[in-house]
Amino acid sequence: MIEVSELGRTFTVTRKAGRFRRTREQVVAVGGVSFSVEAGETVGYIGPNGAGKSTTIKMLTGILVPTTGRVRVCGLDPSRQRAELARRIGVVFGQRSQLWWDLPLRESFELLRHIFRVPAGDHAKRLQECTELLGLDGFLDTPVRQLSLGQRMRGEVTAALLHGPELLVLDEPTIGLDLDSKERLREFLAELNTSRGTTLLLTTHDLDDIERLCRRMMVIDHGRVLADGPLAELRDEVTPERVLVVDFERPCDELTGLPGVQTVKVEANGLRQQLSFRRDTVTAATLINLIAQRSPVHDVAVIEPDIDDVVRQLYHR
Ligand SMILES: Nc1ncnc2c1ncn2[C@@H]1O[C@H](COP(=O)(O)OP(=O)(O)OP(=O)(O)O)[C@@H](O)[C@H]1O
Repeated sequence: MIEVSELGRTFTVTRKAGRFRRTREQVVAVGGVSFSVEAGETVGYIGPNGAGKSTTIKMLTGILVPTTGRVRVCGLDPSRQRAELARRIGVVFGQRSQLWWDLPLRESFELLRHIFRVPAGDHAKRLQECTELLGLDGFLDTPVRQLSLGQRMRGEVTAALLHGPELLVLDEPTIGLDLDSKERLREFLAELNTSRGTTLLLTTHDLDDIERLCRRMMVIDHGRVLADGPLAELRDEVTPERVLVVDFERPCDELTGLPGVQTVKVEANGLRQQLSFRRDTVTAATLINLIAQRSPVHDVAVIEPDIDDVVRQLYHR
């Protein structure tokens, strides 16, 4: 679906250097990234501010021409075959609208139908589906400028899907949305991937988007890929420690002498104990068995490291 090899983009910027002097500088926004995305994948493309995410997305969608490297999306060269590609993919920019500001949402959709030459039946079916799943009913006839951010984003996603794209690229789709709107959008996108098989590639600073939606996470910084893989694997790789919370049936002494285990906290006379262990040396199941032999266990929970911590470590390695 996406093939990127040594893709790079440099910008020339002019800076003031004194009262009358200006210097020209080269900014490497993307410094030669390589990756591929298969049909049906859900990929989160993340990185700190200025890492080169939007520039990559713009090259993938044909808005920017790469300075170096090669990119193919749906087998097409995005910047050379932009119109053809637009019929195969959907793009949503959280910070930019593709809708007509003064037109009611429904009329924006109708215009897009003509632009993409979508058969009326297909259009009606897809619009009906989005209206139901995204709850557009109450504001389909409202001009876009009068919509709330959450309503407009639902409109943007619908607009990107009306021509039935194989790939949906989203740049910060949940930015500025309240928790309910974020959740609704995530649920919709997850369903879109499962039921229609639409491939999803998204950039986001909200790591809950990644946890909820993406089976694969790519981390970039300074235009380089720092990490690429399933979230669970990256989590194990950078933070193999886990915390096991054990609730006993009756107070018990602090657990000692368990292999590779350290006590984090003992509460309520030992009724609840928190232990840290390394997943790569002992499994939670083995540990629970060993503990249960010492004193009857009422309940257990394994606390996974927070995704924010995982990503922070990935940024700094
Ligand atoms: N049109 C441009 N002209 C000059 N420099 C640019 C241009 N667009 C981006 N850059 C620079 O390229 C680098 C990468 O920018 P980009 O917008 O791709 O980052 P990003 O990862 O999307 O950041 P953010 O999370 O802040 O949106 C930054 O240093 C930015 O200043």
